[in-house]
Amino acid sequence: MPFYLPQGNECGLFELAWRHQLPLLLKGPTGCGKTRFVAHMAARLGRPLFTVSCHDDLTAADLTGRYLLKGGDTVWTDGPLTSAVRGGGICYLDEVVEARKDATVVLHPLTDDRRILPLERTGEMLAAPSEFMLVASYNPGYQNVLKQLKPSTRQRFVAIEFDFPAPELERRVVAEESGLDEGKVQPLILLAQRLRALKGHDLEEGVSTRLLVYCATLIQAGLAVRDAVQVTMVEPLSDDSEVKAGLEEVVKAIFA
Ligand SMILES: Nc1ncnc2c1ncn2[C@@H]1O[C@H](COP(=O)(O)OP(=O)(O)OP(=O)(O)O)[C@@H](O)[C@H]1O
Repeated sequence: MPFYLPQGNECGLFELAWRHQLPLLLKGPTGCGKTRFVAHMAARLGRPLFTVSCHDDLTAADLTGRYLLKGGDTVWTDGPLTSAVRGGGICYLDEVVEARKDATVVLHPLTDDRRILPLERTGEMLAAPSEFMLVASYNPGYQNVLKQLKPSTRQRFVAIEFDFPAPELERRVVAEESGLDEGKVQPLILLAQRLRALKGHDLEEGVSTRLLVYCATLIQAGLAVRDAVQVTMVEPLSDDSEVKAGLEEVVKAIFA
């Protein structure tokens, strides 16, 4: 089962939503553990997981399926959403705000008490079994006026807000994921906290738990701490030389 350290009561909430056939929306910054959480819960509940990374070209057919040419015949091929419905699995739509409107509209009859997936192209009307669950995530930080979930979509989900794990939890997560000793992880956590405090001033997003895991992995593999920090906690955050110089000052203050 994929390792997941809970931040609060999210595991219990997920299970409750699944048992009661309610769709779930996870809100939170990039790299804070949403995808890992869903993978962990799918394994825990023994359901197959179908993950879709949404983007602005994603159409309804990418979710439901399409006719494809196979050896001279046209054969219907289920998309990930249809596979999850047929197989009683969990369908996870990562960054759902990126998907086109026609793609999100497909979700409507599945995410209210009808729980059906109409497949116009095949003429089927699939009823979702009780084990099926739809989970979607998005990062409220990135949103602009054009990219917001419509109230008619968002009000179909039970929603949980995620954030980066509290420092002591994040230290355990990073140590567990990278194999680096918790004592050596500690200054990285402190640095992440200082860098996150710059969000909104100089930075669009604070450093993610994912980047902290990368940093600790490189240190554990033998890279010098300052080099590891530079390539994981400075360079990925900004291209602006002034902003990077500011980040490097924060690094120096901790790793003098
Ligand atoms: N609570 C946690 N338990 C275990 N690992 C975690 C936890 N939180 C974060 N991680 C680690 O952080 C990494 C990034 O998390 P994940 O991929 O789940 O982010 P995300 O929130 O889904 O990001 P995105 O929105 O960009 O897809 C994971 O691969 C894992 O190593």
